[in-house]
Amino acid sequence: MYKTWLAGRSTRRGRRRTNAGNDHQFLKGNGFVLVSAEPCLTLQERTKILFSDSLLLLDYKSFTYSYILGDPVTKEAIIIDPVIEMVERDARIIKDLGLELKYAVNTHVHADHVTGSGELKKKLPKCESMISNVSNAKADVKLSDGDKIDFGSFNLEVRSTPGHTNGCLTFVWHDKGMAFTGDAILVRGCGRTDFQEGNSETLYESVHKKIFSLPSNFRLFPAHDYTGQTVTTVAEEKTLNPRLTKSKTEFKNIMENLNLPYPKQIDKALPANMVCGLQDLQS
Ligand SMILES: N[C@@H](CCC(=O)N[C@@H](CSS)C(=O)NCC(=O)O)C(=O)O
Repeated sequence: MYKTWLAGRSTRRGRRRTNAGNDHQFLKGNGFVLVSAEPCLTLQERTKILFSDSLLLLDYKSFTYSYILGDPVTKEAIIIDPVIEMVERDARIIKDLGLELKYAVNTHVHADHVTGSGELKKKLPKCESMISNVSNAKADVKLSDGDKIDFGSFNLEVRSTPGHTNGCLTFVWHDKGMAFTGDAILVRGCGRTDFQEGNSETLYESVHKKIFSLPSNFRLFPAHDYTGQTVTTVAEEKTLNPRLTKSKTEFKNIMENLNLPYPKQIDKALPANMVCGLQDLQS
């Protein structure tokens, strides 16, 4: 069990205002730590966390969560959904932990930030980028439903979970009872369906068939959260998700009326992510 303190002033409700100016709930335990608390973590603590399950990293700008997963014996590691602005930090953490990055894996073509895959490949040349074959994006490895992503003695099962985009993938780590859901399901929410190839009925089917069919104690780790939450479970979302517990018709209606503004970085992010952030690596 680890205590994590977000840098900055505490407030009366157990929340702290971080130096980045964002208000996060502060989090204790379960091996997961927001690396917005990075200065508060020793390398030894980070190593224990990583090798007991995985290391969660936050991008302050787009509120994207990236995850490093590693094998303590072989030191092979992967990162899920890296963000370009955070590549210096991520590469340093990987190096400090003595890891060899095998894959930079993208859950989908993100619209709100540019992936860090290309920049990580420059810094760590053994690393290969991954994305769904359905996305039509460029990457070293194209993933399909049922594929396995191997690192050390572990592997993730690739599940196709379209709806937010056609190429959305969820990665299931059966050994640890964890799934990385990208934007298919968020904590008490889900990815929007009003642009790219968004389709609310498809998303509803994906979540119910491919995520809610996992054992109820499986922990779910989303690509984003805008309220400081980090993790949920299949059981929690099956009973408490305000959108996905409804009928498909009600869900469609909810999704049609979210009225969210477009992500600020969409015009830059979409073309860059269609080449997996590899634009500067093309010869
Ligand atoms: N304000 C943010 C974008 C917020 C947003 O639209 N998030 C997406 C996932 S990233 S495309 C989403 O699906 N949100 C669902 C929700 O219910 O919030 C920005 O400008 O980047």
